Amino acid sequence: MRDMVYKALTIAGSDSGGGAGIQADLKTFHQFRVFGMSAITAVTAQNTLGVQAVYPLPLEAIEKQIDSVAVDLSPDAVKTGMLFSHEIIELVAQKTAQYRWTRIVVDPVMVAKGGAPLLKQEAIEAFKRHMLPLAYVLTPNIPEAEVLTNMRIETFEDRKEAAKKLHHLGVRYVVMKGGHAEGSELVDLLYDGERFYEWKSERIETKHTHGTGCTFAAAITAQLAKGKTIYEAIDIAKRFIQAAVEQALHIGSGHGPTNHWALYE
Ligand SMILES: Nc1ncnc2c1ncn2[C@@H]1O[C@H](COP(=O)(O)OP(=O)(O)OP(=O)(O)O)[C@@H](O)[C@H]1O
Ligand SMILES: Cc1ncc(CO)c(N)n1
Repeated sequence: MRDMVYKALTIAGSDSGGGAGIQADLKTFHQFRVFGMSAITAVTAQNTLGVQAVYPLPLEAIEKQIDSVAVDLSPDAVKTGMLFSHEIIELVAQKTAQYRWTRIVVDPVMVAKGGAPLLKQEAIEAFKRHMLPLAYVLTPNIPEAEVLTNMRIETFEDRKEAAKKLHHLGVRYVVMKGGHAEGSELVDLLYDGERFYEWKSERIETKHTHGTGCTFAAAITAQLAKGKTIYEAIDIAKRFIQAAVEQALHIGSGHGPTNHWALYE
């Protein structure tokens, strides 16, 4: 008998440099033997040096991609990345309700590592209103959690308080990533509405971290598509991102991508 085929859809921006966005998501899905599908929200001209240009797609083009995938290929899990404008956010929220997607991982992408905006300032309120209540999993880094909660996050206790706030705003599972904190130990935190769980790892000293957030959230999405629990999904995603950063490819002359094939070479 054939093995079951699991399918995941990413709704995100294209990174021509291949390290983040749609490209990171599809490479990660594939690495976990999950069939990857995509709806592109915006095309970026991007490399390891930064984002040179952003071209959002017409709403109709985004809608048609989502409809084509949804009506025929029913994804087992969905991930969202760069959503860019309030119009795109409203469309994605409406489609999520229409197709009754429940296993949805929302990565609140706001700025690229070099500082280029990937979500317009005017779209933040729409993101909070529409995306947070839909999120089965939300994967903010610390600066994104600050914007979404309107609070400063300095201590570990602040991170916990922000996670609770995000849960109150409608998120089922809050995964607060620790990449932007100080210190040689890196802690990713999960809040499930009752308890906190921690995943600790050694911080790797490297500039090659382009796309870590996308890759980590895509690994969680792939595991959810396979029917894993959030706790199992984070276990695997954490091991995956650690290996991908540790064995980075050293390509390009700026912040290079992680190695999506590191774990299963
Ligand atoms: N230097 C590092 N060493 C080991 N793991 C890392 C490192 N940097 C990030 N990670 C891991 O990568 C994942 C993403 O974390 P981070 O907080 O950097 O996300 P991000 O800022 O959203 O990424 P991006 O820049 O792609 O948006 C987390 O699981 C984090 O622990
Ligand atoms: C298209 C795209 N999505 C997300 C990120 C965040 O890493 C990026 N740099 N580019």
